Amino acid sequence: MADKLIIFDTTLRDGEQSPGASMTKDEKIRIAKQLERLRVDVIEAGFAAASPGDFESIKAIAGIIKDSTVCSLSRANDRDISRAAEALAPAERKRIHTFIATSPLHMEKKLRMTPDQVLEQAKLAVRFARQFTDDVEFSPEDGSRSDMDFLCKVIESVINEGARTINFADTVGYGVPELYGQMIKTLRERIPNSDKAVWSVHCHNDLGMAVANSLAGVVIGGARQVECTINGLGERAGNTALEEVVMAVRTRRDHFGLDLSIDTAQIVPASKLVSQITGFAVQPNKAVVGANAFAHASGIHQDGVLKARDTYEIMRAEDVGWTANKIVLGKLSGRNAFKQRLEELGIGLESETELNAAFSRFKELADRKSEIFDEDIIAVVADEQHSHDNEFYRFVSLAQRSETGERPSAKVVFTMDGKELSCSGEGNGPVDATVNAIETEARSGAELLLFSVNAITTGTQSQGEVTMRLSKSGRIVNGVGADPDIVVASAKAYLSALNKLHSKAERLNPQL
Ligand SMILES: CC(=O)SCCNC(=O)CCNC(=O)[C@H](O)C(C)(C)COP(=O)(O)OP(=O)(O)OC[C@H]1O[C@@H](n2cnc3c(N)ncnc32)[C@H](O)[C@@H]1OP(=O)(O)O
Ligand SMILES: CC(C)C(=O)C(=O)O
Repeated sequence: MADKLIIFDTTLRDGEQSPGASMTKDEKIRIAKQLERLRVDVIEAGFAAASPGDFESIKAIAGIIKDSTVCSLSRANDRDISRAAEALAPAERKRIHTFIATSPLHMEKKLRMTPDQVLEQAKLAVRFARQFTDDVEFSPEDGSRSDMDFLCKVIESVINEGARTINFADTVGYGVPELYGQMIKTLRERIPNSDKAVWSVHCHNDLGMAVANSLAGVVIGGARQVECTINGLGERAGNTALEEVVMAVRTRRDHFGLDLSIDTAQIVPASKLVSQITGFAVQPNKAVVGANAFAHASGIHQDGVLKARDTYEIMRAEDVGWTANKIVLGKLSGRNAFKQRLEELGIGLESETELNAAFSRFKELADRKSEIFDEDIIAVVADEQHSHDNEFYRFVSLAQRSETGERPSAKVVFTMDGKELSCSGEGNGPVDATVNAIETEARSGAELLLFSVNAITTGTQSQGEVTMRLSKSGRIVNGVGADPDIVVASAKAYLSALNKLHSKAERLNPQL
């Protein structure tokens, strides 16, 4: 029987470390449920000691997820580890992941600790974590820039203390495939108890080599766990993309010879959900999940694909969750067809009430747009869920006027803490006027860092999906809104970002 490759997803932890990708508890739960449908082995749900909000998200996920192990990251100290253990208490399968930096640079400049102190703290942390679970993972942070003799000492010691997974971190994306893979191989050969732990890779994409490094860690180094994120989301340039590793291992089983428990048909729904929630659009030419990943534009390729699909396709679009529109949804469709499409897209709604609300919004949209695509449905459901998640600000209506030579103006009606407000503003363009109008009442003082508009499908009928990234007092949030009218989508996105700032401030300071 082939070895198994463990897929450890850290979208909810390292993915959330992307500036602007912070997620609410409800959003994290939705993603965790999709990761469970995808059948990832381990879900790193967050960093319990980071904030009361992160703690609550992990606790909720630990209570809901049954088929995947739920994990929390923690520094190598008792306080963080106790918080992780407390948050993970409801989980059927839990893992505590503790880490400490081992590179000379990090030890001296950041931790201000001697190597002996780091070694001692790593041992104590693993020993302490083992009181709460047998499943303890240890990461030497910045491992790829660490001294090999020192790494051998630390890793041998933490395995003796009971660490069952050793995650060799390329924290700053400094590794190159052959060298990174060789480092793991050498460590495994030199450390006498190395076979008592599963070896894992955790790579960052600063030089665009996260996937290549991870796979080299597997093939050359013998690692059997890959840490990765949906769409490669993550700190700075991101992490290893889950979909790329999974499809490489599946498609080239002849080379890797490894089994995976992943249900690949759930990859595209997961990608779309994460993109929709975080507001990080997927580039069209992205492997596996990009809109063009299975599109053929040139005659010779189209001819080849029509004659034999595998002339230009090394995997089947359906196998990764791209759906061919068999039932075309539109204004004449009924609830059953809508519900079935939701199921095909892996969207689970909690109740009949939620389904009915989403269906009404779908019908409203279908009246304005003749054909409804999967992306429209995802946006409709997300919009519905956002409006229930955080209702401090809620969009009601908008009227705007713009004419060549005139300064655009907008009148926006929205609710703030349940009270309906009507406000007007002017601006350089209709979106600027809309934001200025909202700010006359909201007075958030937030700074707009990013405004982006994506057509959800093709054609001028398409819904526009707007992302607004706001910053206030060091906090950065993304708001997303969708509507066939991009000015309305912008108003919704702006209010959704204000909601996130509001709920984040409330989480950090509940008396607000
Ligand atoms: C490579 C990675 O991805 S690591 C994970 C990154 N994720 C995060 O940082 C999660 C979000 N972080 C947070 O919310 C906060 O930084 C907290 C709650 C973790 C800590 O907050 P604070 O106590 O205010 O400390 P602050 O962030 O300012 O500094 C980090 C401290 O932890 C220490 N530290 C850093 N890593 C570790 C570690 N692995 N083990 C023990 N201590 C550590 C630093 O040396 C520093 O200590 P100092 O205060 O004595 O100088
Ligand atoms: C905590 C560790 C695994 C990490 O995220 C990193 O080193 O990048």
